[in-house]
Amino acid sequence: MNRLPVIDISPLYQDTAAGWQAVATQIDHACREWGFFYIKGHPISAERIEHLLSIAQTFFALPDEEKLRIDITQTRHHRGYGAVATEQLDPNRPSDLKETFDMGLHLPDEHPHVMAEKPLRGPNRHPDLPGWQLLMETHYSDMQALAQTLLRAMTLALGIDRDFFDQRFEEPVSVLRIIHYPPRETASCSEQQGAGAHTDYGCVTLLYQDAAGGLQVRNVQGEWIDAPPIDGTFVVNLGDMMARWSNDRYVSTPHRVISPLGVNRYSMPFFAEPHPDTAIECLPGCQDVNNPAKYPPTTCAEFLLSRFADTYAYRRELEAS
Ligand SMILES: O=C(O)CCC(=O)C(=O)O
Ligand SMILES: [Fe+2]
Repeated sequence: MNRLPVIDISPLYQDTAAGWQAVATQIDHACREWGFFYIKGHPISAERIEHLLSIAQTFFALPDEEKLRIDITQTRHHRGYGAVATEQLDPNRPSDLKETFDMGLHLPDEHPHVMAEKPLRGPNRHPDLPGWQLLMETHYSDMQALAQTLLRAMTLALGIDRDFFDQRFEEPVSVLRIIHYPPRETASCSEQQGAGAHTDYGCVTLLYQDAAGGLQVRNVQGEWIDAPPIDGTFVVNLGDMMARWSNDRYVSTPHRVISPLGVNRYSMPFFAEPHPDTAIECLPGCQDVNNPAKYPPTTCAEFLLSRFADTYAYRRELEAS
């Protein structure tokens, strides 16, 4: 059990019942065994990825004072630039050696949710780079659509209504993130990690990683195995909300990133999360008398905010203020 499955999802774009069922069965198996798999045959083009990578390199190469004009720690709704060491994913390790850009669904200041200061709602904060905003906003919607196609396939496996997730993912709090991992100083500096061991908080994460490598996933024996880059794929993994929703039928698996040596690494996770008011409680088909619900019900926003406070010192201060 040391290689993550690679699933060809192109049948989901051909729309035959047999094709959907075949993909759903493979996804179900991967979600139970691993909580991690690769997808190929998705509609995001290689040109799009190239364009994103090149503009990301331009952005992260800007002077700090330029990037800090959209400092994420100066927002309540978690948008913009996070400098190195803003995050500490593993509380037993030093802060992560990475810098980030985060965006979500853009809601203008006049939107009722923003006026009411609903958590995680607000406008995006983009850097002032030609072409950036249109590219990122387009990519955000395309990744949201891809995530919802995968979730629709999961409904077949979970035995719930086909539109169960679609209804709950209207005005989602999904996050598109771009990450730059600078190289670590020496080969022996093993304490320092790009991203400390963690599970993701949300429902499903779709990750593009460049060719540098360094992503590792913990298998059921507790060993760290490499999840190497595979051209043309996304790595898909489940987060804690999906584990709760499915009563642990689907697993939210720990993973980490070893800082690259001698090269920079860029990755782009898309964290698909539902509408903030969505109830996260055991799905109907995932409990019975022998297997009662393990987790108390919560909401998407309540759950995400509590996990953010674990990861970010600045969010703990925000919640306390
Ligand atoms: O950069 C990566 O490969 C993984 C990042 C990650 O796990 C995360 O941001 O949650
Ligand atoms: Fe992660």
